[in-house]
Amino acid sequence: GLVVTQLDVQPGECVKVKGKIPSDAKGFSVNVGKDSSTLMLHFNPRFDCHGDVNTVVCNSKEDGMWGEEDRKADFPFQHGDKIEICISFDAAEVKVKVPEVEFEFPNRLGMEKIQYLAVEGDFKVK
Ligand SMILES: C=CCO[C@@H]1O[C@H](CO)[C@@H](O[C@@H]2O[C@H](CO)[C@H](O)[C@H](OCc3cn(Cc4cccc(/C=C/CN=C(N)N)c4)nn3)[C@H]2O)[C@H](O)[C@H]1NC(C)=O
Repeated sequence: GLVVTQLDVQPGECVKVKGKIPSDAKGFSVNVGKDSSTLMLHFNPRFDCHGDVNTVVCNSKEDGMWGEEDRKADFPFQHGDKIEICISFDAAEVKVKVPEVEFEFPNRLGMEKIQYLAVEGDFKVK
């Protein structure tokens, strides 16, 4: 999927990805951080994959190692949705705004800028 490098998103700024969720989507992820091995946030809505159904799984990755997963209560996604995903952060947390719901996740790595964004799986970036 889409990979963007050389970004320089500062605290308080937001990076926005618009796209469509295919009608047969099993899952997708939006990853932000330094690079593919060092992620501030792996935001992974799962419709039906890895044994999860309609569950948003969030995690961080440090030097290629996954952290502790954080499974969210809300699942505001449906097949066929056209959505905007807005990601912003500060020293304490990362915020993911999607229609109707804002998810929060701790800034575990204390990252001070987002240089990398990658979208994977069943999300058609517009
Ligand atoms: C219970 C058994 C042990 O516990 C499980 O252990 C697994 C392995 O660690 C974790 O899973 C891992 O969790 C990680 C976060 O923590 C990442 O998400 C990782 O995926 C990385 C990854 C991303 N990508 C690209 C991608 C991303 C999204 C969709 C697709 C494909 C679309 C599918 N569309 C189809 N097929 N049409 C592809 N590939 N790999 C996932 O493997 C499970 O959560 C965890 N489950 C629980 C309940 O604890």
